[in-house]
Amino acid sequence: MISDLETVYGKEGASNISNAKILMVGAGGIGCELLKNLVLLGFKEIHVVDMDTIDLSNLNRQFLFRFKDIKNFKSKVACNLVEQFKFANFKTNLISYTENIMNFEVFDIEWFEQFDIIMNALDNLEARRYINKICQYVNKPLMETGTSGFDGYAMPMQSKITECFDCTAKETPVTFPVCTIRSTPSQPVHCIVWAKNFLFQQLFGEIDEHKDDEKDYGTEDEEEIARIKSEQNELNELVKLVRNSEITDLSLIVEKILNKIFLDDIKQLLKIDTLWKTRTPPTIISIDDIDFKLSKIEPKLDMNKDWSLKETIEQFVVTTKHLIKRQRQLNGALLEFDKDDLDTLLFVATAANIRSEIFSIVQKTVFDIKQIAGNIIPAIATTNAIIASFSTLNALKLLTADKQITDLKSTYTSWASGTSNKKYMSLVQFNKPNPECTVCSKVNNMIIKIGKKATLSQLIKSLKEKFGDKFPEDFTIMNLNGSSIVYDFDFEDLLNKNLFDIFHSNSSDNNDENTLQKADFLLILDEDMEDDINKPLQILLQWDKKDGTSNAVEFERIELIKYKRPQEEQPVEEESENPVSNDTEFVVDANGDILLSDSDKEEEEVEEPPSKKQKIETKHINENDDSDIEIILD
Ligand SMILES: Nc1ncnc2c1ncn2[C@@H]1O[C@H](COP(=O)(O)OP(=O)(O)OP(=O)(O)O)[C@@H](O)[C@H]1O
Ligand SMILES: [Zn+2]
Repeated sequence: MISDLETVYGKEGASNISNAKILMVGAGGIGCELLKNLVLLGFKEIHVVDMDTIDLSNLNRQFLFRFKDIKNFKSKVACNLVEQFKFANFKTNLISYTENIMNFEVFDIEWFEQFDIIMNALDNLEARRYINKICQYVNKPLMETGTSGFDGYAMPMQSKITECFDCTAKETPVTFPVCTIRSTPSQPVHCIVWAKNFLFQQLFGEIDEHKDDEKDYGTEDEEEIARIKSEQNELNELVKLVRNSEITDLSLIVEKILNKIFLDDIKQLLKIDTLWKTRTPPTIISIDDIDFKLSKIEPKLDMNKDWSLKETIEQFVVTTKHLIKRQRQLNGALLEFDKDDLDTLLFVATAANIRSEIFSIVQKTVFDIKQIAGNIIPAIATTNAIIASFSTLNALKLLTADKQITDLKSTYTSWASGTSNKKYMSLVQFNKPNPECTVCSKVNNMIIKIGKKATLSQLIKSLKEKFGDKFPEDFTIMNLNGSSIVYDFDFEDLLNKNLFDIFHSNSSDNNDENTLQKADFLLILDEDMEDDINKPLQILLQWDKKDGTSNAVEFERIELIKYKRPQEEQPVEEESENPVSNDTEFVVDANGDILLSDSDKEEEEVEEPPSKKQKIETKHINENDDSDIEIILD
């Protein structure tokens, strides 16, 4: 293998490969492909991080895993399997980790610094953003990837040279007004959201404890509010029946549910004439021929086919009974919707389709509903393979062909809908960093290696010594993790405190549910009155691990980059693709990320009528992100 590489890449190129250390984050669909490629190329060392275990649903495309591996850690199984590739000169050293890559206690900055290239094979924004942020400090080439169905991208990135992951705005969630979901659905997804997040939740999930006057009904109309309240009270009565194990006649309970939800509520809705002036009114379905005594459906219905209304209702009857029994067997424990749990899926699918029929909306197959309710586009193994190969090729070029990151191309695959040239794959020259990006362009990034006994005043003294008169006279220091001010011109109380204690004194309250030890970031804002001020200095703190008594403060000197303080009066900007506008101020959010407040936007939100503010949000179905639909009622 190595000699073949020499033939292709020359002695030097081959030796670069066999000396390279790669970090691969994620060992799922893209990760399996990537690891296979990297191992076959003979890289010296590959560190594979994945915190997850193998699931049955992974096996169709994550080809390094077998049935026997279910419930074992992906990173471990993947490394063990590729180690068995039997070819001559297998020299790759494989190291697997089963922690979250965002655990800074395990993966600190010194650990990231050991790698030549970082390769992402992740499936969520949070982890991608985190690695992107870390790469602004360690300045390593990042090969970022993602796929969603037939679409995918493989993008090489390097801090300050190319755009970063956050240089472009990511898709925002699609939102549906509550009244659309509750009263006037017009698309299948409205009915699916209703079935999953309203009906299922009400019957089998957590009971809504809000008092009536705290609720937002999505309308100001008193008559409408009264209708919703009485609808809700009736439903609460049904929930009592569902959860009362002494009432054993499940057929009767299901008949009551069906009558209320699909007949009585709709009759009430029809009475509100104003709703139907411009819309098709709902129709009243007949359930006369439904046998409520059914306890199973024979023969099983095909989940890829459309069902008749009778079949759908009968399946609803059977599935609802199953769920009531399950909940009772679990002593009333709350049930959660899971697209892979057939009962919960069938409940949502049948309820959604009955509602669609009522509102003259096209029905979907159970299979389609599974994807929409699980917000999942089927993962396509081929797309993963294509994207992983382009990512590998870029890593290879960077190491062997004496290429710079700017010589590499980003690859995009996109199912050719609506494109003029019918291209599936495009290779695109790199983009420069977006000057408005708050992750890579609008801050100075710096790492400080610091002892746990160093005080805040020692840190300030070291910074002033290092930067001399380039360091602002008037400044504010913030703890980005707690979004709190640590120091400013009239707050000097913490000067003699250890910085480590300032960051960690509240850590027991701040800890995530899984006690993830996050990286500590400081932000220093230049408050001098001049026009030219320093960009905020964002500092990643690497605590000295070896010696708990050290008070050393060490850092590389970086250039403090200046920029012009934004003018009070800015010309009106045209709307751009950029995630931020020019007329902005730095604000820090609860996660410690720097945000830019945009005054125009705030005004807009204030003016929004309260009824419109109550929205149900779902993630965009195409969003290449976590798989669950997230519904936020605000
Ligand atoms: N913060 C993180 N730290 C470590 N690994 C992560 C982190 N976030 C995501 N991953 C891993 O990245 C991998 C992404 O793979 P993939 O997109 O195939 O997702 P999946 O969860 O395996 O499959 P699917 O979402 O399609 O069911 C997963 O194995 C996941 O565990
Ligand atoms: Zn950026």
